[in-house]
Amino acid sequence: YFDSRKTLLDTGVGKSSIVWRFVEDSFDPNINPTIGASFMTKTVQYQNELHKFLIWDTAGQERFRALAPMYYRGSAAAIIVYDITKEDSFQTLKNWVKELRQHGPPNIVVAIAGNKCDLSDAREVPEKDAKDYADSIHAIFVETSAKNAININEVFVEISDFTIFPAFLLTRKFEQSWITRIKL
Ligand SMILES: Nc1nc2c(ncn2[C@@H]2O[C@H](COP(=O)(O)OP(=O)(O)OP(=O)(O)O)[C@@H](O)[C@H]2O)c(=O)[nH]1
Repeated sequence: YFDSRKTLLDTGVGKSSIVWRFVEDSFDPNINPTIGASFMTKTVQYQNELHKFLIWDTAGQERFRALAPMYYRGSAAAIIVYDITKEDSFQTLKNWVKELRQHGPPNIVVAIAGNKCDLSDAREVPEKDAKDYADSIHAIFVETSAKNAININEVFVEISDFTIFPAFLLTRKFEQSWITRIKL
């Protein structure tokens, strides 16, 4: 039921750049498209806890779409990224939300990131439309810029706010989660 020309997580919307900004605090304008998926971790202090994020950065290209369930299965949260300068990428995002609702873990936390907000002159997706949509599906919503480091850490903090599960689950069920939480 996906538009066959589109990817679930559109290519080029800035997924890898968001992860790279979060993990390494840097930005590469010439970053390559992701092949398959890449995995990164980052541990951050959250209140009196350490949160270790295990992040699968999935490829947006159509040919890798079938791999996606391997990565979201067992995940505590998913960040679905669109490009505020590309209306198409916002429509694709809605397909992703449907897919996650139907096939993802029942309690997965969904965050929507409208990336490239530094390019507001070329904006095609009004912030209010995206926010209203996110509210309607009870998702976290932020506009981000991996380039200018806007709201990147905030997305992950908000995910921490929403993902609360006991530490004992950590090494068992959530071994492959995007996010795990460790008590200090
Ligand atoms: N202006 C601007 N450009 C960005 C931003 N984030 C990413 N880009 C650029 O957009 C292009 C695609 O970025 P990627 O991070 O590779 O996008 P992706 O969604 O991971 O792409 P795939 O791996 O192919 O799915 C690159 O040229 C980035 O430099 C941003 O916040 N602002």
